[in-house]
Amino acid sequence: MKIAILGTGNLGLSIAKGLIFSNAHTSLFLTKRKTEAIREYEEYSKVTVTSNNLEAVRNSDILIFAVQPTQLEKILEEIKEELTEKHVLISTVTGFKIPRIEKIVGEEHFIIRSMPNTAIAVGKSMTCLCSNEKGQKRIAIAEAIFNRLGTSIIIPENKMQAATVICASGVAFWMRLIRATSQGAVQLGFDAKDAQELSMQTCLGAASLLIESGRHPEQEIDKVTTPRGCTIEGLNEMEHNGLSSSLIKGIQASFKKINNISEQ
Ligand SMILES: NC(=O)C1=CN([C@@H]2O[C@H](COP(=O)(O)OP(=O)(O)OC[C@H]3O[C@@H](n4cnc5c(N)ncnc54)[C@H](O)[C@@H]3O)[C@@H](O)[C@H]2O)C=CC1
Ligand SMILES: O=C(O)[C@@H]1CCC=N1
Repeated sequence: MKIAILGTGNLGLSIAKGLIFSNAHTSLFLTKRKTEAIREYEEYSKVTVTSNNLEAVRNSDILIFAVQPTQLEKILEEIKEELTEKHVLISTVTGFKIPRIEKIVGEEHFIIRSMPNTAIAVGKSMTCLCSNEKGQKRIAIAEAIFNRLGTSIIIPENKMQAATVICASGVAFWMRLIRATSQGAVQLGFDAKDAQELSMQTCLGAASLLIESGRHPEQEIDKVTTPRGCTIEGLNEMEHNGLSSSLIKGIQASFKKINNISEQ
């Protein structure tokens, strides 16, 4: 596979790291307007760093666009004459809908939207995918790429905004929960390093229990909550202070904002 990442910033670099460190054995073009910050990645085999998007497109089959929403139109205009039937276009750009992409490059291309998260850098991204009609024939390629870098599911395009909130912004939400529980652990006497270790590993263990058993969170909670014990005491205090409610309200606020952004 020959992959180009057009716009190697935060997310683009995370995808690149995921591909490089999972030994995907793919040729990889990384583009960025000023390449100094990513020049070091040329040390890896089959990686080319360039500011020339056209060169990247000509030498690749899979084009992953990871620029800011305001930059996508310009880059699509720049490269559209170079597109051939070998190309599969994968856009990670938030809120930039497929019909808008088709309007610039034409409906005849394989167009896929992908919403990964930054955990792609460590091969643990939850990635949501959708495509135009033509792209359905190539979505398996996108699944293969993103399953290598975590887990992927195919969803209808009208759920992409919601997926962005839950999965992409979701990384930030979960980080705050980990930070908060670490702060609690420090207050109970652990030093900061141990506190974070306890919190991270407990979080990983809780998610793994659900992933591996397929059970509902409440079934696992029931196993931990001894009657009149300390867990239910803590949980109820958290809920009296609005734990679940504040998370749900935060998700709703985030969703409202993303819908406003994409209308602009
Ligand atoms: N950060 C995240 O967790 C996620 C971000 N996204 C979306 O991915 C996109 C990228 O986000 P970030 O990586 O955070 O942005 P960023 O600003 O860090 O990266 C964009 C990169 O594209 C480069 N660029 C801009 N115009 C270019 C051009 N014409 N040719 C080549 N390179 C060009 C910029 O120099 C920059 O390095 C955004 O649309 C964002 O909404 C999607 C999922 C998760
Ligand atoms: O915060 C944002 O708007 C973007 C979309 C998801 C992650 N970052």
